Amino acid sequence: MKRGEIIEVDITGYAFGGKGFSKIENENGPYIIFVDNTIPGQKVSARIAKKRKKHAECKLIEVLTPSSDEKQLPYQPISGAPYISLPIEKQQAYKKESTIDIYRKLGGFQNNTTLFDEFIESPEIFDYRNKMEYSFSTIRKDLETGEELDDQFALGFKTRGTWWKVENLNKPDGLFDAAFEEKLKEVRLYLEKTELPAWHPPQKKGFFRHLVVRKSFKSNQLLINLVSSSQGLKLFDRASFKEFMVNLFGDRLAGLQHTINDDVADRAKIENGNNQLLYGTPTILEELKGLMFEISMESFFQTNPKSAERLYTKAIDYAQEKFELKDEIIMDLFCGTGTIGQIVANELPNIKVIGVDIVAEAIEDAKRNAKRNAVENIEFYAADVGKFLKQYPDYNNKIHTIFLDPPRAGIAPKTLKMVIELNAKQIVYISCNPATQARDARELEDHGYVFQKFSLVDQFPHTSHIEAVGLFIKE
Ligand SMILES: C[S@@+](CC[C@H](N)C(=O)[O-])C[C@H]1O[C@@H](n2cnc3c(N)ncnc32)[C@H](O)[C@@H]1O
Repeated sequence: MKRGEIIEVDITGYAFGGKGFSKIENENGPYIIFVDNTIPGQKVSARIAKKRKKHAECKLIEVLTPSSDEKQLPYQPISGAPYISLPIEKQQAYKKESTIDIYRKLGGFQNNTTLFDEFIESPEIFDYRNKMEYSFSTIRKDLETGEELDDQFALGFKTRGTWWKVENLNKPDGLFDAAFEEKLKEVRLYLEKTELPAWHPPQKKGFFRHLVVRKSFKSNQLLINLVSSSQGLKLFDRASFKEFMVNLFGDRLAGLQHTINDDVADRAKIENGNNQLLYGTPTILEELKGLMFEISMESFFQTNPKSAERLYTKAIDYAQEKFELKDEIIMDLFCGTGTIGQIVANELPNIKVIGVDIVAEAIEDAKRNAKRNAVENIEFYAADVGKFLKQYPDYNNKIHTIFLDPPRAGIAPKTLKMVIELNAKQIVYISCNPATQARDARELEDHGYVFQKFSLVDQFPHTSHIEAVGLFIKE
């Protein structure tokens, strides 16, 4: 076996992070072949990406034979929902077992099954996402023949494992609003008629880059953002595009934006582009646990809001399990638009909450939302968490509870050290990556915090991702 070689594998087991595997024997003993996004019972073709002494990591190319557990669904298969054909109970069982195991493997918690509290299901299994990003490309994968065709106008998702090839989305994928996705084809046909080209990823030229959509479950409205380069901008008739979109989506369209971004990276972001509002408002309103949140296109907001309510309920229950919270200071670190902090501050008016996030726009949203919700016992700071804690050493020994919700990569070791130095009575650690949480949990244990328990929340059905919430109490 060599790196780059394409092999056929019968998947017999499932490991954390959506890694199906097969155990073989070679001249040196047992050898494990991992293939991402696969499940036991499948026969797949995969490309060897890394070859080590005792294992190889492969990228899935194609499922040659499905597992007998898989069921046909009326959705278009996309790379972002690799497990959609597997009944949800089976998905949950794989996630639960492999994630509990990761606390033993990466955190060294041998009593991981007694630490495990609860597996919380997503209230919605299909169409649960509130944000989706579709890509344009002149290189299209034909869904019938599998051929790669150039000089096309494709709008949909990238073919698994490629950054250049897009498959048209012709019908709903089961993750995002079905009524919107039924109409995506019409948007593509309209934009194709403008004769402006879709982006050509290898040549890094073209006009249309992405279409990003946010949905409010509260109002059922949509905020749509077209992202393009400036190449041929003068030829793009924005007024007609606006009229077309208003006619197509009617009252559901809350706002339409056009972002111009000449960044040639794979993803031209909305954040650092030039944004023009073509119609309606640049924000959308969502409700979480009785509070309203105005979200702009760029701010972080939980992608499965109905499940996020269950996550936040669990986190707040953990915070109140051992202690009665009153007249205390609580920190919401990595707070995003300040959702957890505001919900806590609203439920417990006698405490003071401090929220910190590095994204200035998210903190602006947080402040505006706190005002809208008439939550007064909360303060927000736009800063790096590590720098903030260095700047305000007076908080050491004064914090009762820290809600910690870092990004997927986890907390920088220096920042975690400063969090530990705060000497809070307890930490409720929320994570979208239990692997980094397990690592950080070990560090917390080594510094006097006892890992009491954790729950898993299925925020992302049909993917390998899972959210975790853990409780740590200072001895
Ligand atoms: C998983 S999100 C959590 C958001 C929020 N708690 C929620 O539930 O909506 C992680 C957040 O960490 C922020 N972030 C990333 N690095 C940071 C840093 N070094 N200091 C402060 N915030 C940071 C991001 O902007 C993002 O909003």
